[in-house]
Amino acid sequence: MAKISFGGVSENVVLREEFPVEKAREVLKDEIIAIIGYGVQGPAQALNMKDNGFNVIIGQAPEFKEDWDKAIRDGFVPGETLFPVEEAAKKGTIIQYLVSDAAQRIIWPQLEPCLNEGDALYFSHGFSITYKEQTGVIPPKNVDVILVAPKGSGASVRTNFLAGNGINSSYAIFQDFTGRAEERTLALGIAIGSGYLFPTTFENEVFSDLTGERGVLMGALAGIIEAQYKVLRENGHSPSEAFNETVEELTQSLIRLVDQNGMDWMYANCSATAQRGALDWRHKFREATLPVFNDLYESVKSGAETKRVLDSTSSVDYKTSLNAELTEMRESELWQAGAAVRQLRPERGSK
Ligand SMILES: NC(=O)C1=CN([C@@H]2O[C@H](COP(=O)(O)OP(=O)(O)OC[C@H]3O[C@@H](n4cnc5c(N)ncnc54)[C@H](O)[C@@H]3O)[C@@H](O)[C@H]2O)C=CC1
Ligand SMILES: CC(=O)[C@](C)(O)C(=O)O
Ligand SMILES: [Mg+2]
Ligand SMILES: [Mg+2]
Repeated sequence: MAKISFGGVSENVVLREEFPVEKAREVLKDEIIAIIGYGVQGPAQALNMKDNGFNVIIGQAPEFKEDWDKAIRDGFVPGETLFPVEEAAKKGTIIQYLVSDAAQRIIWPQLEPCLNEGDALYFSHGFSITYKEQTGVIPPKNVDVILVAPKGSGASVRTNFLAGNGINSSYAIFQDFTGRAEERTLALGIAIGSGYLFPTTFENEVFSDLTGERGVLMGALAGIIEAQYKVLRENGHSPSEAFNETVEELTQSLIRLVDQNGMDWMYANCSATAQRGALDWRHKFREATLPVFNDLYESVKSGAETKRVLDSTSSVDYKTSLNAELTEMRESELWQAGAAVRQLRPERGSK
């Protein structure tokens, strides 16, 4: 492990150079890796591992025809490398439980009997294990229970891998039956193409992940964008102006500078006028949102967010109501303005 200083705090992390993919192949040479669920993370992790030379099979419920067909399109062959869930889980020595978190609770009674002594049960989220009172996912004592959680969408896990870079992942060991849980975990983290791996626990992974996605990464992001756009529009600014000043300039310019070299670098490359105002106003935004973030963390920790997820996303018609909410977002003036702006980008051929 490499000891790295993160802003003055020293952490042990695993780098690809010290755990190369050849070493991962050696550690996992006798394993059959069964990916259960071919939704978003399933395909990304399966295809990266397959490309890296690991022995991968897919377990997917055939009645979810879209996902079953996607696995076939991606080169998995029914009866050879693509099976119904229970069949794949029985064949696998590493069972990567990558159905949705709600489905993990629903199909656990079918999956559990398929685990053999010494298998590794792998998660990409601390959800089912941490909130076991709500999920009922309590693994038998004679298996390893491990986690590698990529800190990005499955879409990026795959596209970054193909582009030659990776998404960082956290890893954790909940139960080490075989004495090999750690080397299996690290090897799997490397096998799926992680950038670097940092240690966590199942609980810390799920608390931080649920906070991040409800907060800055998704919920807060959409919320502050909507608020600023509304204020600009109510004060007579055109959709073009409001969208450019809220989203387009962020995604096309300023956030890219943050990505390249940090927040102060982005500030340094903006006008003195912008810098002065932003340096002053960031304190007001931080203080205004702090209570909301505290509420959010509490709601995560208490299990209220988990209850909400399980209650809503388990229902059979959830996809319909989800689509209705996403359609409402897409059809709002803000995001319709965005669609128009994207069409006008020079690379789309407009003059
Ligand atoms: N989506 C992402 O990019 C990320 C997901 N994760 C975690 O990875 C895990 C998998 O998440 P996603 O890939 O988003 O899942 P998803 O929501 O895309 O998974 C859908 C899969 O679950 C199956 N499924 C759903 N209901 C089922 C049922 N009743 N019976 C059998 N199969 C059923 C579907 O057929 C499909 O294969 C979760 O623990 C999630 O929190 C972690 C990081 C990012
Ligand atoms: C992509 C990711 O890591 C998220 C936002 O936490 C998720 O999809 O659950
Ligand atoms: Mg996440
Ligand atoms: Mg998440």
